[in-house]
Amino acid sequence: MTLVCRPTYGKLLSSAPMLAITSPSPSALCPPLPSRLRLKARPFRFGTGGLLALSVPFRAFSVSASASEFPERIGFLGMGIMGTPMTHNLIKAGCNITVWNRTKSRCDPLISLGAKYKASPEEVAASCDITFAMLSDPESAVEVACGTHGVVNGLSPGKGYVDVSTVDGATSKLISEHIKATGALFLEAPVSGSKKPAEDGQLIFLTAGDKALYETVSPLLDIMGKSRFYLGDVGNGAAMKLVVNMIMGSMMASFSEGLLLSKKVGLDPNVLVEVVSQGAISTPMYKLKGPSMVQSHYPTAFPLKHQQKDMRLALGLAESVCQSTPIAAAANELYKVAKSYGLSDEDFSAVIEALKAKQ
Ligand SMILES: NC(=O)C1=CN([C@@H]2O[C@H](COP(=O)(O)OP(=O)(O)OC[C@H]3O[C@@H](n4cnc5c(N)ncnc54)[C@H](OP(=O)(O)O)[C@@H]3O)[C@@H](O)[C@H]2O)C=CC1
Ligand SMILES: O=CC(=O)O
Repeated sequence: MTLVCRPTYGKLLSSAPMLAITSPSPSALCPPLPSRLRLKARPFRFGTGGLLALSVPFRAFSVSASASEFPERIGFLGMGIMGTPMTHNLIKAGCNITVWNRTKSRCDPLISLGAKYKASPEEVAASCDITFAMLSDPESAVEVACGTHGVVNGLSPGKGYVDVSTVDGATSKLISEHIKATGALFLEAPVSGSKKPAEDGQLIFLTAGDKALYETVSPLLDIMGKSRFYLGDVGNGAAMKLVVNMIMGSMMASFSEGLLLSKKVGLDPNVLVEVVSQGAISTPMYKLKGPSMVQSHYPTAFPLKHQQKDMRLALGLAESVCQSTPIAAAANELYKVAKSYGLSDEDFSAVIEALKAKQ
């Protein structure tokens, strides 16, 4: 596994080499930098030049660069909760962006910021060097890539397609085969991190596929994210993302049980949130979502329907290798119940409502 980071020497960094860090625990090697130290828009590089294999605790870093150093024309498909801020950050960094969304009106804020618009994924892919897609689920990812007026119709050798949606490995491989048949390159690159990290350019990219495309788009990933992992063959990025989200979905279900139990035995759940946040099981997720969950508010950052999709896909992954996942299976049932209560478009923390209904 390789995590590519750049040493943090401040502005002198403009000529610093990229460092390929190999580590069993790369995120531990790369603690978050204060945002004031993160400069965006780093130089565009093709190929592997400047890559060194080092095991040192440096983290991702970016330096100012002129927009001409990025791939010339970048397409972005899917202007949802995630796609919109990711595209916004690329525009802010000076990239030449063309957008498309099934519901055209969701492109309007980006167009007003300078993005061009095309009427289909095919036209975006035909007019751009690199096209990103951030779509709901396996079905929409396949439709946009391979359907009528889909991306494959606009691709040709020399172009690249980067799918940052969360899908299963089989879907990703299917899309990859269709993309590669055009002579273009393919990278799967699902992200860990939600609406706020997307807005702040703090996503974690879990990439796999064509290494040359990974290197080409790395400066763009560094605009949108704080770190990136290259995991090898197509399917590995999808699998990593599903395992991470399986853990997250189970944690949220368990946290929900704790909040409700604390209240039922006469404790203040707000105090529970505080106690948890000070101890070994502290996570930013509990601290961020706990107070609004106590008030039964679920402002959507990560839609519950997407979390349930990820649980379902993760359980399929586990089944494919005969791995027992009873906790995730139980949590998935709660997300299904919450969906049946009409909570699909609420934040996934609304899973707590499924447990309330049981009481
Ligand atoms: N929100 C989050 O915190 C995170 C989400 N993800 C993953 O990122 C992906 C996108 O998530 P998010 O932005 O939250 O989702 P949204 O529901 O906000 O956006 C989904 C996007 O997919 C488009 N879409 C859906 N179905 C189709 C279709 N059949 N054809 C064409 N376009 C379609 C939507 O278009 P339209 O506007 O027309 O509906 C929209 O642009 C998902 O895979 C999710 O699991 C990953 C990390 C974090
Ligand atoms: O997929 C969701 C996330 O927060 O990551």
